[in-house]
Order: sequence, then structure tokens, then C-alpha cells
Amino acid sequence: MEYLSLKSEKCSEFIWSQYRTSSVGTQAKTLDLIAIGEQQIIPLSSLKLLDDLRVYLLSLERTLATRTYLVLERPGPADICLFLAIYCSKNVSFAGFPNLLRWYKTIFAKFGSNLPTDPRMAQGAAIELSVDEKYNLITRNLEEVVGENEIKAILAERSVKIYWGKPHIAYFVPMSKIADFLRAGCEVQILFADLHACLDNMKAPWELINYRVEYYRECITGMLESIGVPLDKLSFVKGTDYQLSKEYTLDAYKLSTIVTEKDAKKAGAEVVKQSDSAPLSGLIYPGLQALDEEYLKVDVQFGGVDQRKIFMYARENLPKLGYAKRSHLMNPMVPGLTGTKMSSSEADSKIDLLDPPSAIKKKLKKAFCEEGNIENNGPLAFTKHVLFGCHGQFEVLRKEEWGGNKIYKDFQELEDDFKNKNVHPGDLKNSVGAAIDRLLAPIIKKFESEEMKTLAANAYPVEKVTKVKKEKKKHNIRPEGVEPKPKQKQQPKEAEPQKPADISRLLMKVGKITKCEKHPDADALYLEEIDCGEDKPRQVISGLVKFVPLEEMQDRMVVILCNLKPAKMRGILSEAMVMCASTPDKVEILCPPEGAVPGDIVTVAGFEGEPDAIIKPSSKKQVSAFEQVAPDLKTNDALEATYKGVTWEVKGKGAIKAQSLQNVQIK
Ligand SMILES: N[C@@H](Cc1ccc(O)cc1)C(=O)O
Repeated sequence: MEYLSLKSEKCSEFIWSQYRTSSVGTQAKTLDLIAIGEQQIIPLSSLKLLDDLRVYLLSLERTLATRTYLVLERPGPADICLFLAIYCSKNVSFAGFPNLLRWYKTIFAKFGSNLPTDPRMAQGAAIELSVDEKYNLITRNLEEVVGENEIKAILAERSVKIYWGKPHIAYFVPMSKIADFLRAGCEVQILFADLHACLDNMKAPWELINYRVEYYRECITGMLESIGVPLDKLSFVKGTDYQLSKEYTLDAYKLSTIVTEKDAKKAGAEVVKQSDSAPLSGLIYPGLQALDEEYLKVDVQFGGVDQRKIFMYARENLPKLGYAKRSHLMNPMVPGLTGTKMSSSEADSKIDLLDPPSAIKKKLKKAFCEEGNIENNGPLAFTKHVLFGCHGQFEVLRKEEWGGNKIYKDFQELEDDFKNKNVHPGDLKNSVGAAIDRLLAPIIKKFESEEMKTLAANAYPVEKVTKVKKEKKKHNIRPEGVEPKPKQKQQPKEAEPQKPADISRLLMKVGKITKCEKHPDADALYLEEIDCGEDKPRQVISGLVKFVPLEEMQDRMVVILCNLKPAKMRGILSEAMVMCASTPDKVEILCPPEGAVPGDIVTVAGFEGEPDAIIKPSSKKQVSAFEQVAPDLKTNDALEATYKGVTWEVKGKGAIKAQSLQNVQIK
């Protein structure tokens, strides 16, 4: 523990030296306390100019007792902010900053009546955020909130109880929301859904689960602590600690008599692995997730928007068992670093809590981040949903000749600068890397102790647990208290070799849009029916609302990619993709040649292989056939769609073309 004593007459000197060495540096022209250091601090907005504040502080200092000593335990920027706040007697809210509150009290006690007090502070309690402030904090940056009135009603009475369940790896993205919940005074439970991991194709190896629970507990608390979030209302629960009880089990059986097989399957469609001969466990999964809300005694469940159907299932079925309907908070699906469209399942493209800095750097280096392109931009999305959420600001690090470092307090400003090419992808990536390093540093430090090293080694033994082993373990639930068997060496399973990139693996056909309307649940999406010469039209969802007016969609001839794995977008299945020439500001639907009819096949000379039955989505090991060819799909000078420079065509009828976009990417 480091202690630092400050005589009051030295305070301002100390503050300025801290200020100068803080990440803000000396170039900041205005003093907004949010900008100091790592933490989100309430701004002292009336004192904008550094000089104003200096004068104000100096005048105040004279009124303070000269011989008083302050003891600041491990003083950090937050303490400095607090100190300034006290000096300036502004209304500061300490909700979410227990340390600050403690220091306030300590300092207050030392100075007694010499200090100007905040009337709310005098009651000795943390200054609470208002109901609206809390509600805004809880719901900011979310994709969807269901049951908002209930949440507001509870907020007016007491703290809201929220849980977040996770079956395996913890990604960074939800962390900043967990931080918001805690800052808003919520009681937050993190559920390690071990039973669920097992029910969904044994996503986490059973014998390691206890270690992993501990490991995550350490990582998550380490990170939240480092961003200055109070942890007193955070707790961790393991699914099997209560899901095997008599009452819970009986409720699970009761649910199975109420819910149809079809509805159970539908509820799990976006979460539980689907296949033709899926195990029964997948049908049980959503029911148990619904019961968790009751058994964890929460008001709200938080999760990604991919959990939506399970949430709706819970809202429908818990009341049938006589339990309360809960509210639901849904995070958007943040694009992965590779920038895949609407995909949430690309593990390799995400940064998880366990990645060492070297792995992060590698992922960032590969990340999709095109100059001026803000769509599907992984590093930008990460900045928005993690870095701004955690730190309330983001600093772009840049050489002087490129404009020097710049601090952004507002994501929009950063996004605009990126779009207008004022921020270069290389600088963005480096800055994101540096910010992640800072975020992870306390966790890495924590894991330097022998005890933690052992925990890490147990949770993540060096030999990878292979799928073969997972399969074997599938039905083997180890009773509580039984130690895991020593690890046996496994032969790693041969990875299927990646097939070479080849456009003929994509099945592209001419289609005609026979019907088009706005997607009922998403402003940016159209919902179309496209005739492509098959028995019935395909249902297709396209993110074109911003680019193509509805009237231009109707009866339009298009080229569609037909062998993508059908995927739900905001609850509706999309069975193909409309191919477009695309820039950040302009997207044009590619036009088939005159005389082409629905069902005509689009080909590229020299690439004559068979299309894949289904293009497998990208996975940890493999990039999808579409992602493989994507970089080589472009329009040329003559507006023709090309692959590796060879024109796409409908044989005998002519080339596929864009209307005006030359030499741009096709997506
Ligand atoms: N279904 C969640 C995990 C989960 C499991 C059980 C719960 O009660 C909550 C969440 C996921 O896919 O991430």
C-alpha cells in the first residue's frame, strides 16, 4: 500500500503535476474532468478553462487551514478529480464511485466546516443518481429494452436486480454494460451457465468448469475494478449450484408439459446449435434459461439480442407457472473484428477476456478497417461498445505530422473523423490496441501471482481439449466435489483443410423482387420476396433502406447469392443475399443483363467448379467460401462486376453491371 501525504499548500502543485502526466497530456485546452485519467468522472462543466480553475483553486487554498495533512491512499486521477470537486464545491455525484465517496468523507472530516459542503452530501450517504439518470445509464447503447415501465417502477423504489448468463467465453462487449448496471446501483449477478454449456453441445468442457468459473470471476472483477466500478453489488453464481434442486427440476418438467416441441425449438433457434438430428437437450435449454430468472430472483435478464426469442419465451411461459414476467435488456450484436455482416458467431474475430496482448495485436492487425468505411468496422465498433463504455473517452494516438494525439469524448465525433478520413485505420488500430492493453494490464498483473498462475493453468491446460474429448464427456456429468482426473494427452483432431478460394463455389442466380417492404423490426432493413426460378420465391433481408428507395426495389431484377446458410435477421429468416456494389456512402444493386430471367445462373469464365451445397459460415478455423473470395469481388472501369478481374455474366446474355460505381467492392 502506498501512502502519499500532501500538505494543503502543495495541493494545487500536486494536482497540476498529476494532470500533466495523465493520459490527457498538456495539449488539452479545456479542463473537463471527465478527461482526466481513466475514470468516468462527472464533469465540472462550469469551469472550462484551466486558468480559471487555477485562479479559483489558488483563491480557495488561502482559506484552507495551512497545517492540515491529507492522506491519499494510492492517489489516482479520480482522487484528484474528487479533490478538485471538493475545492470547487460543485454538485458531484458519487454514485458508482465508492472510493471517491470514501475520500470525500475522509477529507471532509479533516477540514470540517472549512469545506464547502454539498447539502446532499451532509446526510452522509452516496449521492444517488436520479431515477432517470439510472435508467439512462442502464439502457444506453442497447439494441432493445422490453419491459421498460417495470424497470422504471422498480428504480423508483429500490435497486434493480439484473443477471447476465454466459455459457463459456466472456467477451469484452457486455462488460461495459455490466459496468453501467453497477454504476447505476443495480444488483448484478453473473451466471456461469455450466449446465447450459453442457446442454448446448458441450460448449465448455465439464471437468474444467469449476476452474473457469474462478478464472472468470478474477478477470471480470479485475477489469471492473480497474475502470473504477463498484463491486459490492456484483456476485457470481454457477448454474448447477441451484439448477439441480428438486423445485427447479420439477418446474422444468412442468414447463415441458406446457410448451410445444415447436415453440421450444423456435425459442432456441439463434442460440442452441441446430442440426437435423439435434439432441433433446436443445429443447430443454430455453426453459431452463427462463426458470433462471425466477430462481435467481431477478427483475431483469440481460443478454445479446440473439437471446431475444428465449427472452420472449420466458415472458410468455413464466406467468403460466405462476411466476412474474421479467424485463429484458438486449445488447446489439457488435460486428467482429473481421467486419462480417451481422454475424455474432465468429469467435476468432472477437477479443475475449483471456486473450494475451500479443493475440489481440494479431487480431487487430487482421481486422477489417478500411479507410473512410464505417460499416462493419470491427475496431470502430469495439471502440464504441467497449472502450467508450468503460472509459467514457478514447484517445487516438498519432504522430505529430498526422495531427498528433486527439481525445474523443463522444463516439460520434470519432466516427465522423474516421468517415472523413481524418483518422487513419492504422492509427485507429494502434490506439485501440493501446487502450485494450491498458484495460487488460490490471488483469495481467493480477495473474502474475503464483496462485493465479496455477488457476490459469488449471482452467486452460496447455493441451487443447479437443472436440473428440468433449463428445466423450457429453453425458458424463461429474458430481460436485469430485476432482478432475489428471489430463491425458489427446491426439489433436485433423482439421479439415480449407478449400481454395473459388467463385464457382458461390451459387449466384438472377432474381426478380416480387414484393418488398420495410422489415417490421428494423429500420435499416428491407424484407423482400425474390423469384429466382424456384418453386416458391425466397425471403430475403437486405440492409438497403438507407441506399435504395422502396419504389426502386419493387419488381427489380437482381443477382442473389443463393447458397449462404439461411440466417435470421431481427427475427426473420433471410434465404439469400442481394449482391451490390458498395462504398460507405453509396450502394447500388447489381443489374443482370437485358433478357436475363429469374433462375439464370451467373458465371465467371475460367471458374467452372460445383457450388458448395451450403456455404459454411466462417469459424475459428476456416473462413467461409464467401469471405475467401470477397476481397476479389469488384466492379471495373466499365461498371462490370468482376472476380479477379474476370467479368460476371449470364451466358449468352451479357455482363452483370452496376449503374455508376466503378472500381468499388461488391458485397
Ligand atoms: N443463452 C445464453 C447463456 C445463458 C444460459 C442460461 C441463462 O439463464 C442465461 C444465459 C447464451 O447463449 O449466451
